[in-house]
Amino acid sequence: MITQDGPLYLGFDLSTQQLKAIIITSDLSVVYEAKVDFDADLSKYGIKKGVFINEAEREVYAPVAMWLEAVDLVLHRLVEKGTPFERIRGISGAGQQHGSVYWRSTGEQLLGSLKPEESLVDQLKEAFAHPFSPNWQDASTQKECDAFDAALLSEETLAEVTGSKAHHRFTGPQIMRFHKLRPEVYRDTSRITLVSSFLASVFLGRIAPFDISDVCGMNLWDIKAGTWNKALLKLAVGDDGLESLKGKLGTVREDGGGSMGPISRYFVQRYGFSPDCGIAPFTGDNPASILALPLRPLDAMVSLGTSTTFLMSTPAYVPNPAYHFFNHPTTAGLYMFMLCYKNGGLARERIRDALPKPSSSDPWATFNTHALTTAPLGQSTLSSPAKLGLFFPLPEIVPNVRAGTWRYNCAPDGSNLQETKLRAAAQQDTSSPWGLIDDARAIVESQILSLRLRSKNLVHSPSEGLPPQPRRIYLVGGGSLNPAIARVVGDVLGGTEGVWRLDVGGNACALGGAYKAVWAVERRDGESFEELIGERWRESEAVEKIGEGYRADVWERYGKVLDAFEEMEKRVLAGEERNK
Ligand SMILES: Nc1ncnc2c1ncn2[C@@H]1O[C@H](COP(=O)(O)OP(=O)(O)O)[C@@H](O)[C@H]1O
Ligand SMILES: O=C(CO)[C@@H](O)[C@H](O)COP(=O)(O)O
Repeated sequence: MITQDGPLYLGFDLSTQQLKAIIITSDLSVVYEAKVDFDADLSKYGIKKGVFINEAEREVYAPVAMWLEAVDLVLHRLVEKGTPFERIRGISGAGQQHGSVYWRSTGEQLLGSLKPEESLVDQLKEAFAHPFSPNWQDASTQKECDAFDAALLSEETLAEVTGSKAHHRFTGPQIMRFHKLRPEVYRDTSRITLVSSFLASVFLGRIAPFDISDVCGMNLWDIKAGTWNKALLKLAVGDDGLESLKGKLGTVREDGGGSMGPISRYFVQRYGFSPDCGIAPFTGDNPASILALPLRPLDAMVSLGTSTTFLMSTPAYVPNPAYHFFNHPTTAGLYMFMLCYKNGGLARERIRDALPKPSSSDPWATFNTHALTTAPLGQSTLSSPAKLGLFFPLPEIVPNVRAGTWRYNCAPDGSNLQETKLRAAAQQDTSSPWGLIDDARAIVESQILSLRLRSKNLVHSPSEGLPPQPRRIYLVGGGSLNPAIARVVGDVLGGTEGVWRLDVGGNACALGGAYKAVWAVERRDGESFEELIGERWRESEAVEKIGEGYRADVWERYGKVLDAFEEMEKRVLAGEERNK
């Protein structure tokens, strides 16, 4: 039931394909939601799945004007739902990570003098030095990444300092390429924002500082020192010099809560927001996801969307080139651990579509039957060979390899790893142990084995006598609706308290943004996000247990082939042209 009074909080998620908005009460009940789907609602921009792709250069980018139009449209949709904007006391939100927006000096002036009778997109036409923002799927910056890794002598050192080795999509290498290709446009740029601080700026009516967590997705911020890394800033813009880039980047706000200032008058006059509504720092979409529930250390979140991400909150800072560390978005002294894969839902769909069409209306029925009836690792008996595969229809980030499919097998103890091929149904090729139906379980196992391999040093034993593993595993995103995937996640990754699904599924980032706004405004002196949200969160309404999680026998079987899985990746990597 929608309450008639009391404060409300608004959370946004500006992701690749959509802008979502969610409004909640102080006690965390969701009362209004609206979204704009870029392909469905704003196809006039000519984008597909929210972006433009220039295959020749491996560039992926989105029009900034489309995002501005989406802001007015999503608010208009909330108006149509009767949203009482005057009750909203705080706004926060999430943006897809790494993307950068290039503002002209006129941009800030225009932001501060918007007329309520005209749209954002019409009034901010002259605000940007560049009309596009690079998207996280962009892979055009291999040369720049090599320079970033070399600048601090190794990818290990870069990961130690910035939380990650160099990645194509990270903002530092992107700025370096931008500066090289468009030096005039760089000089015409007065400020650079991330997508999160871009959206916050629009609501604030002036350029917002970077958020303490999202800034870690740039390969420019020294996490331990809490400052920009000068050598990396200099590398990114060469002759234009350190000070030029420092000025364009501006400051980083250490406090993830509080208010950066009141909402811009544009929104007060156009939509009826209260002039006292505060704008809290916005963060990246992955940091916002871990705020969608009071995630404890040792709990893990797996987002099964277009991409797959694996997230944990941890007090330990143990960076490594194989993964990412970010500052926690709300809590000093905590960090967010992240793995991010390009091949998630799409790769699973490819395998699904190669199988016979199911007779039921559930497109996943055949896939799920095979994933559940195939034995772990495709072993017909405990002594038969284990099947291990890599299924990457897109070039992958983890590991950094070209598109391709590779199938291997090894002995149950992980020894004797050998490449194998798919047995063609038509040919009676009995030399290969792999059939097409083995792929259904194998692809999910492969995706989750990669998570287990890379998170193994971050987990410890949840209680005496149990091996190191996560306590609870929370699934979010489209794939979390699939019971077969949930089962395999538990089999491979464990989870002593089981596998759970977050009821808001695809809205986790926007919800995390809304929770952040509640905490930002209502926190008592020194009260942490975990304390405030932990007290108000009602587990039974928010999450559902969908799988058993840890079962010792099957979990150990996967443990025995973990080294072989790693070796398979190494062999595939060694075959990459650049590594020969
Ligand atoms: N029942 C299901 N089983 C497995 N995958 C599913 C199911 N329903 C949706 N998906 C997958 O979810 C993905 C989209 O998830 P979503 O979280 O909406 O993506 P995004 O990251 O774009 O926000 C698609 O790749 C789709 O294949
Ligand atoms: O690049 C990363 C994380 O490093 C991605 O997780 C993006 O942040 C995803 O954005 P959406 O697909 O949700 O828009």
